[in-house]
Amino acid sequence: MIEMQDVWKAYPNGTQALRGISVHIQKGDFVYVVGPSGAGKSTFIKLMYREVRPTSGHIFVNGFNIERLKDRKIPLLRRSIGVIFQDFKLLPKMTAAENVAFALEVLGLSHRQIRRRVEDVLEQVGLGDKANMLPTQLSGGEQQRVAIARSLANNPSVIIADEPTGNLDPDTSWGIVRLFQRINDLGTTIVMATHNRDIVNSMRRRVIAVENGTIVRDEQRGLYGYDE
Ligand SMILES: Nc1ncnc2c1ncn2[C@@H]1O[C@H](COP(=O)(O)OP(=O)(O)OP(=O)(O)O)[C@@H](O)[C@H]1O
Repeated sequence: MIEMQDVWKAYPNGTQALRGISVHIQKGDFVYVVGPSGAGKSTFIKLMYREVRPTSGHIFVNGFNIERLKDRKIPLLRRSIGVIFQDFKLLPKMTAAENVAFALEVLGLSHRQIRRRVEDVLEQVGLGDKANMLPTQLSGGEQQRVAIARSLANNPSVIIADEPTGNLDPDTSWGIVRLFQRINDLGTTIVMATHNRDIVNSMRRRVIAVENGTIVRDEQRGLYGYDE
């Protein structure tokens, strides 16, 4: 599903962000990526959806060979992945339903099919009654749920989330994590970079710890493991 073999990444300014990452993430895994600020977590995650390209090494995601992938094939890769950000990245002038529908419009579905899919995924994230709200009319947690609904719309096999609870209070963060857990229970792989110690320590899922551009720990029922 996600395979990295000896992946290195140096940014153009010379910063060596990753130094020899090898990892295998299977279908249905739930993985927390932890580590100090600047360790390379975001870079690790961005490689998976070809937001950044590796300097060397091999990466395979959902059957796509990331180094060889032609630019025109990137949308195909990204349709098989849902990506969630700390700042939600919703389109501000569109309602919740329109934000979700927008992700589906490139697929050539009928209006009716789009409407049904939008209703389904908004229902799935508990926002069936807020479909016509603009992002500014929603709480942070609700906005993140819209982003998750949008990511679910294409029925991705993996959801990659970079610090998805970073802007949310603890209770709301737990709501988002429980939602990820339900999505994972249905078979979708989840990869989530986080600084949230309580969540990682309570959930006891796979933990990949990154420090100074390398994986220093990879445990099936791991703990957060840092004092900050
Ligand atoms: N576009 C870029 N150009 C140059 N250096 C970068 C770029 N993006 C990240 N870096 C550097 O690469 C290293 C790893 O950054 P990265 O964002 O992957 O870390 P992180 O573990 O996600 O950190 P945080 O927890 O603070 O988000 C850092 O030294 C950072 O300054």
